[in-house]
Amino acid sequence: MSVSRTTLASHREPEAALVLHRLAKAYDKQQILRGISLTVAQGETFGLLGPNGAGKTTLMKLVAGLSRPDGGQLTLFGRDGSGERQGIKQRIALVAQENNLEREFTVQEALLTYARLYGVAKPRQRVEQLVYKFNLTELCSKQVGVLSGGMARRLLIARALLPEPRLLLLDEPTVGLDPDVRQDIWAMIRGLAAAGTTIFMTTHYMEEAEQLCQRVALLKAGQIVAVDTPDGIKRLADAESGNDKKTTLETAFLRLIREGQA
Ligand SMILES: Nc1ncnc2c1ncn2[C@@H]1O[C@H](COP(=O)(O)OP(=O)(O)OP(=O)(O)O)[C@@H](O)[C@H]1O
Repeated sequence: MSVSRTTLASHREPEAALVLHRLAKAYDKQQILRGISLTVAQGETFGLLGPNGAGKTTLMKLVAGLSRPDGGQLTLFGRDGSGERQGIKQRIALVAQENNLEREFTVQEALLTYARLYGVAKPRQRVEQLVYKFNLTELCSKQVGVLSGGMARRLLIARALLPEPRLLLLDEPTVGLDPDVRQDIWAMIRGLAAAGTTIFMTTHYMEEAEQLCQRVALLKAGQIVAVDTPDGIKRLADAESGNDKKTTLETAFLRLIREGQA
């Protein structure tokens, strides 16, 4: 039986948002990432977990295009993401750990300035949309320099969303924030995921990973030791330790990370 081109095309899997194949990176001859391979589907919220120094931020920077890999392939929405990134730059945005907002601007001015810098088509309209969507109205006239950590973090996320990225990279989005603000940021992230944005995030908070991520990868010394759903990671840790009790993601993380250590 012959199958038409149209039929084949309509059954094609949607291309992944992110594909990493044996990605490697060294700093000063020290190998930081040792062949990372993973795929993040479009619309997925994917968490990268690992101890301090495992290479999470290094990987985020490679995906964001702030640094180049030494080896392997990085594919973003079906295109090469390790070079000039023609046609895909606007689709990727990073919210880094550092707050690099201009302190003397008001929130409104900061958002408008970046909207123009990013070449957003209708900057005022886009800023208004984001202010409304993320409840930033009361912050608009405040100076960036006086914002609390939580307010600044919400602004950083809103700024990253100005060009309507399809892939949002969040490096420890709620580090150092109180539980109330953390809930606000989680609501922002859930809203974005519900609207179809792919999210690739790092976190040290296991609860955050369980609450937000469909799948997580455990990174240890620059290598992935497990990729699964949070429940799958727990089952894996139980199976490997011969433990049949339901474990927490935190215990599973510790077991898998400590494995092979003296
Ligand atoms: N620009 C750089 N030059 C040299 N070494 C670097 C650079 N950036 C990171 N490193 C090193 O790479 C290793 C991994 O750092 P990275 O920040 O990626 O880890 P991480 O998993 O994000 O850690 P944390 O959880 O503490 O944020 C560390 O040993 C760090 O010192």
